[in-house]
Amino acid sequence: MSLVSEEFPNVVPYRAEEITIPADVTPERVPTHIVDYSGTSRPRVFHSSDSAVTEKCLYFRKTWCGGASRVPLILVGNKSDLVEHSSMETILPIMNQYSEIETCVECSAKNLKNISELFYYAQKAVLHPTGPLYCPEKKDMKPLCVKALTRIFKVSDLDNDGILNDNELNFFQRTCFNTPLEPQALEDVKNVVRKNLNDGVCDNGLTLKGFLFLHTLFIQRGRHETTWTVLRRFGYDDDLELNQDYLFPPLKVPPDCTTELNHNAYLFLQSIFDKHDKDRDCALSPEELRDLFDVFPYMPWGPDVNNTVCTNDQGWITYQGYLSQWTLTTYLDVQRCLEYLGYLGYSIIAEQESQASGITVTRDKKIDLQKKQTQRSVFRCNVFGDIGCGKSGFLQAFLGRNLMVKQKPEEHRSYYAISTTYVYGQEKYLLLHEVFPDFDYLSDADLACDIVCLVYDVSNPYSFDYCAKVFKQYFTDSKTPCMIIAAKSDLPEIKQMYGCSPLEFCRRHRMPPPQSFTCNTAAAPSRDIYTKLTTMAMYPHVSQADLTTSTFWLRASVGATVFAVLGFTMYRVLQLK
Ligand SMILES: Nc1nc2c(ncn2[C@@H]2O[C@H](COP(=O)(O)OP(=O)(O)OP(=O)(O)O)[C@@H](O)[C@H]2O)c(=O)[nH]1
Ligand SMILES: [Ca+2]
Ligand SMILES: [Ca+2]
Ligand SMILES: [Mg+2]
Ligand SMILES: [Mg+2]
Repeated sequence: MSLVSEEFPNVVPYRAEEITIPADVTPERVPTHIVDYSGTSRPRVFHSSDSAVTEKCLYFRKTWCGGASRVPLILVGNKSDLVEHSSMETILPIMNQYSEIETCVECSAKNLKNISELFYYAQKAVLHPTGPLYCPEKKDMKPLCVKALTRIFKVSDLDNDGILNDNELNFFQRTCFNTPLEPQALEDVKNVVRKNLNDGVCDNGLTLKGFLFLHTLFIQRGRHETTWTVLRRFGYDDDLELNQDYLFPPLKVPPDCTTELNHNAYLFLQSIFDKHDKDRDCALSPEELRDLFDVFPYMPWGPDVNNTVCTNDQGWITYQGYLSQWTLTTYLDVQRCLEYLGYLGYSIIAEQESQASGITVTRDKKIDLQKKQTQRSVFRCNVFGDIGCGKSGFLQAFLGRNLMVKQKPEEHRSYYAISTTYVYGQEKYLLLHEVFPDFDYLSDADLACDIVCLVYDVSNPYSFDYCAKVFKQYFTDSKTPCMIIAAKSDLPEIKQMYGCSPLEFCRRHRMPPPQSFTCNTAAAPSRDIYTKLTTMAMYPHVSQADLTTSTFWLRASVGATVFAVLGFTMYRVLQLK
């Protein structure tokens, strides 16, 4: 009542009415609801001369906080006008004992001492609790807080030299507090750190140790809202976990649409690669890779990734391979991609609203088909074939690996391979997926793709039968173009035990003729086939048409401007044997 009337009421009701302080009169700009409790039922506010405070605290904790709840408490010593000495000395040990007690304050309702302060502390205790950040007994930050701030440091260390230089500090300051730091303020901060720590400042920049020290200092001086502002800006919630809203911003992906990274996201990922490729060999050594994912709560890429994307001679993921893997994740599991970009701090560093702004949701495939054009840059090819016909070899060959290089199949095998091809000078991603040969296991995802590869083994007379069966069961009337691969063409060809020859089969079903392929080569296997597949995936209407007549190319109604380039090149790409 003293707070609202700003004077001491001589007569007080048994229990005051509930009061709401509007947001605009509070320093933290939050409306605050105050509820009075009657002292006859439970003690709430202690007389500062009360010696049994500890006991009441315990009682309090049990009845009010249920022991486990994280509702912060403020210990208030009222009627300070009646005593001459402060009771703080007796109170502080109690405060240290109970981490729920955020603040102790002495006040007097009679002379209004600390009354508005008290409610300000109450607001602060809710908005910026010290509990999760700091351990008063150890006089140090809690491990989760150190972990979060370490991640923030790493994300903000744009060149990954372990030091926040002036540029990086300014960027950090702008991102968190919307204002740049005055040059003098910047120097002052560094000087404070220098004075207290000998390795807090290095090369005129802040080290991780210095950064952590600074936050400890903020908290110790009651400025923990500064640390909270930083933590919240980087996506942390009150439990110092990354917020689900931060990690998974809403993104709508209608059916028949796919997800790709846009230019901005690729630029960001490129900068992340650059800052971790310390020896500049355009590949990530296991150590560099670990460092890159240090800001993740877990290692997202297993050893199978090395069999999914291009690697260098040492088996390390190359720049190309790194971008390919990101492309794959975005295509197959966009939620995961959003999560990963969140760990890397995409929205903060690239100054975007959320990770979702790094994603392009392509238009419905049916519209592409209708308009006979596509803006997409990732195409999916599902590879079917009987057991042992050479599917894995076909996938690995796309990564430049011949039979000799191909990794031991059982070890960290991958059913995906992704890399780039060039179609009319444009770089496109082709995603190959090896489908498990058992018919009973075919899911919708096994069937949904932009192009189908049916692989048979020229040296195995029973292998074509499987291709014919899959085709007839699933793809005869489908709009998805199909291509037959005659694998292991280095081996002597044996006549297939099937009603007609593979060539005849293709002719009957208006498919391009079987494409010979081998990965049993001395050098890297030929890439032609992958370019053809990508081209067919991009222009499905073309491959559906009758490819045997040359006039087809004139009839194919591709956009007039594209046509000049297209007509000739595409003909060559899809050239019949
Ligand atoms: N000569 C020759 N052998 C090949 C070629 N491609 C694959 N092979 C061999 O054929 C066998 C099966 O190859 P994979 O690529 O594992 O066949 P797959 O279709 O993936 O087999 P599953 O996954 O078990 O269904 C292996 O022993 C390979 O070494 C090739 O182009 N030429
Ligand atoms: Ca740096
Ligand atoms: Ca490297
Ligand atoms: Mg009362
Ligand atoms: Mg295989």
